[in-house]
Amino acid sequence: RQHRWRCAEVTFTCPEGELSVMLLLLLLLLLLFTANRPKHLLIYINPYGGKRQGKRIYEQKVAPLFAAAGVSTDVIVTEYANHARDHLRTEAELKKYDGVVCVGGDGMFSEIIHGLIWRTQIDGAVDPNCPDETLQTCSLRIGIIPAGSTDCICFATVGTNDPVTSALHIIVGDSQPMDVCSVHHNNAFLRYSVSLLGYGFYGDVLTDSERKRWMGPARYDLSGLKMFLTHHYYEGTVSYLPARGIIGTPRDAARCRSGCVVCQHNGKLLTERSENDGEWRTIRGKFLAINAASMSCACPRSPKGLSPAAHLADGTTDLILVRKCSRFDFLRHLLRHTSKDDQFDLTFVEVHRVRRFRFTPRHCQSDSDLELDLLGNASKRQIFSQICRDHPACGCAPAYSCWNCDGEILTHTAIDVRVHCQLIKLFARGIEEPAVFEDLANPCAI
Ligand SMILES: CCCCCCCCCCCCC/C=C/[C@@H](O)[C@H](COP(=O)(O)O)NC(=O)CCCCCCCCCCCCCCC
Ligand SMILES: Nc1ncnc2c1ncn2[C@@H]1O[C@H](COP(=O)(O)OP(=O)(O)O)[C@@H](O)[C@H]1O
Ligand SMILES: [Ca+2]
Repeated sequence: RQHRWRCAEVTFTCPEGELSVMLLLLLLLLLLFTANRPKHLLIYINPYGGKRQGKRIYEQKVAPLFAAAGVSTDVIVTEYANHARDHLRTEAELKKYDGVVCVGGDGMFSEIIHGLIWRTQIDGAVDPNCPDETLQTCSLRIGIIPAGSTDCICFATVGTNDPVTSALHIIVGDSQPMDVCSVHHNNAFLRYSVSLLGYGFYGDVLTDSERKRWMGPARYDLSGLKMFLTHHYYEGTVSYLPARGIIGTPRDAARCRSGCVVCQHNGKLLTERSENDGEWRTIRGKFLAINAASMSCACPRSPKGLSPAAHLADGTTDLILVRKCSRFDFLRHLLRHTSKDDQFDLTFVEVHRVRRFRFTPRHCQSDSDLELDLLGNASKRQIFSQICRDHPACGCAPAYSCWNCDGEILTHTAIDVRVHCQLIKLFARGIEEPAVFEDLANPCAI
């Protein structure tokens, strides 16, 4: 039910001893040679993620399943932030393993991909600082045991946040490719993102919530309410390269599901064609939020997610622009994330499926703009917003927000984002259609 998996024992009886031995051998051979099951895993546990239950969840719910399935493990409980990332980058003997597993939230998953992707590029002599390089795909699959606050990457790839379900997907050796966005600033690498890149509302929610980490997952609701009431907007320029020739749009009724044909088709297409095909488009404006969702970003707070029709592995990201509007209208938009109504069907919201995009905030738009400022031609508003950034007590709106990159704060505001199609693989199979479950639950149907 609801995508949750459980262990069950099945006992076969066989009247002939010899036949039973042959059946057993056949089963063992099938498991060994046809299923791509991991035998040796490297596991990182964040003991401080979510409700600080990572270690307990792993020991009580996951370790017994790995032991029963004959999967051997090397377990590292992290001692500081970026411990897992740095260990993967330099020390870990990756050849020994069939996969890497993280126990924690989206932040912990982010550490793992940063370690693995970086290591793969360095080993393959690819320069990660160059935004135009074609990155090498990572061969090790990644598993997520959810023990964080939002756990949207687990939810959007498995359909539920349940440690036992995730452990079983790892054991049976499922494989789900996934897109990764690289984020650069002036030809310097900043971060990778797989779920949400959000400027404005989600950036501000994250900054505010980090000060309330002691509250656990509820910090996001409180900071969400606070930033909703604060209602800041930000000026800037977004330019993007629309995804051309692919199938699927952000307004489709169809969803990315297990064995998704859209991901298969677009993945094949993008490996054959130059991604720079097409013309850049530019939009200037005042925005409450600029969000790029590379996957639906479904999570328990919003089961359909930020961009319900986004795909896990189609080589694109959905760029959602929410322009300045009234608080009431913004609330209508937010509330639609929790209902069947279309959150994009509002005059102040637009959504584009893109391969690449750039953002420049208003105050660092170009050198000529700056020169104008210095010459004293800048409007009073510009001068005041400059002053007020340094004097938050006056309560006027700040000029800059920050980017929320899979739940980590980015220090740069001007960024260049590019989607790398199917760069990593997860121990998951995407969300399965409910009809499949009903059939399997009913032996007569089979
Ligand atoms: C009024 C209700 C509105 C509900 C709107 C919900 C939209 C939720 C979309 C969530 C997208 C989440 C994308 C995932 C981000 C994560 O990578 C990332 C890190 O996760 P981790 O902590 O596990 O490491 N998580 C986050 O950045 C958290 C984002 C959470 C945003 C919550 C926003 C709540 C908004 C509440 C507004 C309340 C208005 C009420 C007015 C009466
Ligand atoms: N041992 C540790 N001590 C402190 N911070 C850690 C540790 N291990 C990982 N982190 C950091 O904790 C942050 C939150 O981790 P995450 O697992 O995503 O939990 P949550 O979902 O609650 O945010 C991440 O930025 C990660 O880098
Ligand atoms: Ca995608």
